[in-house]
Amino acid sequence: MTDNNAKTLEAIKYTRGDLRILNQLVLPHETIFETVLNVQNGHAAIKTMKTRGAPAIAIVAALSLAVDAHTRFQQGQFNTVDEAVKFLLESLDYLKTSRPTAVNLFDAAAKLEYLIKSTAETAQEPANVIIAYIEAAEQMLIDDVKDNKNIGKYGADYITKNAKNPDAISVLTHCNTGSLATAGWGTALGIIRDLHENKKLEHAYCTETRPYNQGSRLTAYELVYEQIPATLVCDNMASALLKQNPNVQAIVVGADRVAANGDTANKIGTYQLAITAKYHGVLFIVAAPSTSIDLKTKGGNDIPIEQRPAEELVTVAGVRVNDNEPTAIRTAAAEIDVWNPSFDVTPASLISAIVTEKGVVVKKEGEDVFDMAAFLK
Ligand SMILES: CSC[C@@H](O)[C@@H](O)C(=O)COP(=O)(O)O
Repeated sequence: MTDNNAKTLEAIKYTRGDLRILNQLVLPHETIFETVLNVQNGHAAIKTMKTRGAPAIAIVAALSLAVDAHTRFQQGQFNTVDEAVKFLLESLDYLKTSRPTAVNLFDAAAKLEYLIKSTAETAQEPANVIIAYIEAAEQMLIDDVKDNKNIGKYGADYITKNAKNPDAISVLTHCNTGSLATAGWGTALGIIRDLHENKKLEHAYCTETRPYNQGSRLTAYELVYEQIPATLVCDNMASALLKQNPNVQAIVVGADRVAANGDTANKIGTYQLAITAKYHGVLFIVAAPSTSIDLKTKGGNDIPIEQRPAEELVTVAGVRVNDNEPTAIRTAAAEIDVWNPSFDVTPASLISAIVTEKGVVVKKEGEDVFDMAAFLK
């Protein structure tokens, strides 16, 4: 089931009845896979960010229910179709409470709920509903890698065609949008991989991405693993980098939710990168699967923004010694108040293009917003 052709890091290992996730809290120091036995484990892995990244959150949620349902089915726990349906729907409701911003989780849950209800209408026995659910969740894992490869191609092509100097393309990225945030390959990082594979990439820059350091811990790790020429910068170096290095011709980021008008929620710090891209005349590209587009959300003000615990901002994680849990090291003054939104919203007006597996969306001449509904038709 796991796509071995991806040839990139794998954060989700799955075969029917067996789900293991890479614990991203201990990367880059240790590679530890943890078994997810049920929806409680899946919910906890997402909430504590052992698994993170919009597509990976949705897939791990769906698969945690797949392994849970598989075990219960093997144990003969479902006597009727209604019992199976009740368990699946209640579990999806519970998983939806794990993290609020990335819409992929809600999109996946809505599709799975529809499948459960429609299968139940003609189901003769619980097995019909359980198997249909498991197969649909497994398909999400397969589809994600395929979609990411297409995002990579479309995005690399767009950058190459729109860069002022296509012979020296360097890009800056934020947060982690690679194999660790998806089923494999990645979205914004997938574009960087594609440029690199096709010898179009001069250099990749990644931000540290405070406070959780997805950039320095995870993206830097992926770039080194893939042997892509890359440099790490602090978040507050981005404008200086664009000023000093004209070869940085695009900033590519992922998305947690794209509203109907193209306003995009992504990792905190994305908005300030879009402002500096505009100022320096650099392309600002959002890369995401179409499951990140939420037509029910009209604009960015309607996107729920997750607040993370203050602890993540005032401490850095230590490393494990002798199998003891890492001790957090406090870096901020005691008792200081903390604001820690996990995401911000970049207005559509600052975005050059939104790249999905279905193609590239741009604004109409003279318009400040995208028509995501027309694109999805
Ligand atoms: C392909 S991942 C896209 C986004 O989910 C990513 O940029 C991001 O913001 C991740 O946030 P995280 O808080 O690490 O889950």
